[in-house]
Amino acid sequence: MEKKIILDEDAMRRSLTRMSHEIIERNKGVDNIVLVGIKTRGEFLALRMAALIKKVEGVEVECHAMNIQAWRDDLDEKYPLPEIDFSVKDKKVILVDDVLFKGRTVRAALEGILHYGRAKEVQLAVLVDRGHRELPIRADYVGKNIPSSIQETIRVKMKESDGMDCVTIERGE
Ligand SMILES: O=P(O)(O)OC[C@H]1O[C@H](OP(=O)(O)OP(=O)(O)O)[C@H](O)[C@@H]1O
Ligand SMILES: O=c1cc[nH]c(=O)[nH]1
Repeated sequence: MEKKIILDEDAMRRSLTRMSHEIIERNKGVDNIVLVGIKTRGEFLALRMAALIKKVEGVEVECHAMNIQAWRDDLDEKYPLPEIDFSVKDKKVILVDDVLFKGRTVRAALEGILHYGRAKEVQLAVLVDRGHRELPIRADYVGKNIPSSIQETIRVKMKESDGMDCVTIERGE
């Protein structure tokens, strides 16, 4: 198997720092913003961006995690609706995920977010955009664009779940 590191720990930190600054700049601050991380690694990325935003703006941004399995259109198994444990009514939601690929996960997250209230706006932040969309979905904030072939796999590892921070691209057996 061929494996290449695309982002190491330092590069990942720099990408997240830049994205956090872009969020602040585009929204002219972070008033009314709520970060919503798509489980599993989107949750950790959202928490890290909230910490980076706090360093710059000095305020705690609201940050939540969302399990989107119930709204996926590509699973045979039916998942129960998760507990709706926060509201996005009239908020600017920033959805956060690790990899944007076909766009099915984000579509499910957009369907799910409707259950959390009527957001004023939804933006999307992803650590990696690898292309190959099957739906008209694009990210507002991208850590790194990684042109990939459909046979390749992007693996995001994070200290919180995997003991280390890195993004790799793998090809073959
Ligand atoms: O744009 P898409 O084609 O939907 O792919 C992107 C999703 O795929 C991965 O999740 P995966 O379903 O592998 O689960 P994981 O988050 O538990 O790794 C990744 O974390 C994204 O959420
Ligand atoms: O390569 C891929 C495709 C979808 N999700 C990932 O995490 N990696």
